[in-house]
Amino acid sequence: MKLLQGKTVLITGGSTGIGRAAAIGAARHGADVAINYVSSDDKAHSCIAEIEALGQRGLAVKGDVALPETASDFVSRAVEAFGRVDVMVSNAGICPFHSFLDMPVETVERTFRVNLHGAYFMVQAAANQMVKQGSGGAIVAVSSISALVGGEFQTHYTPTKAGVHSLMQSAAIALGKHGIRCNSVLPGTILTEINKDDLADAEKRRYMEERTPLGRLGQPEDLAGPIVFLASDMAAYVTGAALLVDGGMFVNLQ
Ligand SMILES: NC(=O)C1=CN([C@@H]2O[C@H](COP(=O)(O)OP(=O)(O)OC[C@H]3O[C@@H](n4cnc5c(N)ncnc54)[C@H](OP(=O)(O)O)[C@@H]3O)[C@@H](O)[C@H]2O)C=CC1
Ligand SMILES: C[C@H](O)[C@@H]1OC(=O)[C@H](O)[C@@H]1O
Repeated sequence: MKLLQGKTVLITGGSTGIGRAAAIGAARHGADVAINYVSSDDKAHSCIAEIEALGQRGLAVKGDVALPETASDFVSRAVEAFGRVDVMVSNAGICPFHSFLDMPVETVERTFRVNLHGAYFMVQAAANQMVKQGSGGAIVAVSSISALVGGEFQTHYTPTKAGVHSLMQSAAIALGKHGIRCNSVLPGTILTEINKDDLADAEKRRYMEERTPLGRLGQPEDLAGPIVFLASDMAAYVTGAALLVDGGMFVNLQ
């Protein structure tokens, strides 16, 4: 069964990793897909080629989500191409690992702007378009297990993921009357570009794997199903929810 047949799905950070897997997953489920990205032109275009090979329409729009105008540009380019917005997946993010006591101000500010301000403006722009259309919609934000637990080298990052989780809760309240559902997914450790260097440390990688009851770290494709589900009418009565997608890592105390 195709869960997103005839829908238009917008995904930020769709060139690689979780966003790319979600974009391909949405296309497999019958959606036309617009992706935003900031630097990887080749990867963005190859994602669009995969979407088109699945028989769906694809659009890549370059822009830095830290800038509010990127959000209005992304939404209006998608509407120009596909006519409407049914789903927004706010996914773009960065995590430049760094110790706390000597954290550079610009690393903190950039991480906040990309991960939290970026999500805020994208969600707001998509919601305004959905309200204008008058037929509801679904917003899925990619938060993290890090919304719930800390990280020694992530003191600038974990607050942004808690913020995204909180944004979905408040947006669910603000947008429920318009039939717009807002939920978040909380991935555990997923093997992508964002943590390639961090997990190059074999000991750290083994430790993370051992903490995971399912016995392996996640692949980007592990997020595609949960994101498609929350975006679809199968989740018609789900809003303000947060779904851990972590192989059980969070509940594994001892
Ligand atoms: N991997 C993991 O273990 C986990 C990841 N997450 C979250 O998942 C999301 C996706 O990360 P993941 O797939 O792992 O990482 P990747 O590095 O593979 O993907 C990041 C994506 O975000 C885009 N991006 C980065 N900065 C910007 C920006 N300023 N404006 C627009 N797009 C931008 C990148 O575009 P480009 O390629 O053009 O640079 C890329 O498409 C992030 O929000 C991350 O916090 C949450 C929990 C765990
Ligand atoms: C980048 C990290 O490896 C990854 O991102 C998160 O949100 C979690 O902390 C993961 O471990």
